[in-house]
Amino acid sequence: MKNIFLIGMPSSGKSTLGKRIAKALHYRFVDTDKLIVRNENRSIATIFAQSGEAYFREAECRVLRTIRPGNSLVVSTGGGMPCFHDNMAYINATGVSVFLDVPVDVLVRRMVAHAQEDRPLYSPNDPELLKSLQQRYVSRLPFYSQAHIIVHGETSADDVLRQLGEWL
Ligand SMILES: Nc1ncnc2c1ncn2[C@@H]1O[C@H](COP(=O)(O)OP(=O)(O)O)[C@@H](O)[C@H]1O
Ligand SMILES: O=C(O)C1=C[C@@H](OP(=O)(O)O)[C@@H](O)[C@H](O)C1
Ligand SMILES: [Mg+2]
Repeated sequence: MKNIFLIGMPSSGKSTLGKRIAKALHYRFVDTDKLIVRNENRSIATIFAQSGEAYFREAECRVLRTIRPGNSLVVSTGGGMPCFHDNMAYINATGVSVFLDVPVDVLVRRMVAHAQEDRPLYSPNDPELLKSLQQRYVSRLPFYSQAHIIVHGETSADDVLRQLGEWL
């Protein structure tokens, strides 16, 4: 069965919904951020601080290519993954992609509510967080918009499962 890739901005719910979707479909679940942390044996924040973003993007690119097609996997990607190298092309060639298009103000609300999460590019204390996420959203939209399926709003796992129906 085809792999399913969840893509979208940080806090859009890729990791949270991915687990629920995998359970409902009896697929296995992987989170590319978790795979990188395991391979590197250090947190995402530490990777960024010690080795820089370009290194992290290389690690993301490598880890994506270890995911083989047709493996009945739900893959939660990191927010930036589709926007670097030719990752989006790889995702679309090897699975079904779902863009969780959650409004930016909702992303901010979630980031502030869950401030302890491991996201070095975003600080819940940043007074400009909304603006910086809006800018990032605009710059990433050309990549995210290539998804096979786009789900708008504060999405539940059931919303995604309904739209996935015809693709699986
Ligand atoms: N549909 C949702 N409704 C409410 N809160 C959510 C939802 N999806 C995710 N969250 C919360 O937002 C935070 C970020 O979600 P996460 O799944 O880690 O997003 P991502 O992997 O896209 O960055 C988590 O703390 C999670 O509990
Ligand atoms: O937006 C980004 O560039 C990033 C998002 C994070 O993943 P989530 O989208 O799961 O938070 C993580 O990969 C890293 O901090 C970089
Ligand atoms: Mg995540």
